[in-house]
Amino acid sequence: MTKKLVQVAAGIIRNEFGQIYLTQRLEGQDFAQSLEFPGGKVDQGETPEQALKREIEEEIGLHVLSAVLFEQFLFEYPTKIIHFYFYLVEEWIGEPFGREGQEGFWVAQNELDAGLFPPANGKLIARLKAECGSVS
Ligand SMILES: Nc1nc2c([nH]c(=O)n2[C@@H]2O[C@H](COP(=O)(O)OP(=O)(O)OP(=O)(O)O)[C@@H](O)[C@H]2O)c(=O)[nH]1
Ligand SMILES: [Mg+2]
Repeated sequence: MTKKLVQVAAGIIRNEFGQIYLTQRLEGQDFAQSLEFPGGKVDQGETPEQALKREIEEEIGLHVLSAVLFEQFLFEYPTKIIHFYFYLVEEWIGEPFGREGQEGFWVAQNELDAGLFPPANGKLIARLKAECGSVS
């Protein structure tokens, strides 16, 4: 069976204190209770950046003013392959909150814990922590 390829765009929303806004995945979603960078699937006819802006608005109520592609990679899950586009977002309008009832909070970039995220996020978290000079 060929695995389906899904495109996902997500935001590394970072404030002036070097904290990143994370949300917790809801019951009923895959990887329920994992932490995640807010975002979601790229719709037909959308660019990843358009999808990022739409998803961020829908999920945490922020209007993204600028987004810079930070990393893109493929990750193979048991049933699908995901092409991830992670954007660094440092300019927006609004205050983030879990618009779909999910928890949301700010975490210092050097205190991110890869063990709390889905497996695909491991390398990205390592890179973000390395940027801060953390050892692990
Ligand atoms: N948003 C987001 N999704 C991630 C991350 N890491 C990761 O493996 N994923 C996976 O990417 C896939 C798509 O994300 P999603 O469930 O947010 O998609 P969505 O917002 O369009 O949700 P929907 O399909 O319920 O409308 C899921 O399989 C999710 O587990 C992450 O950091 N952020
Ligand atoms: Mg989502």
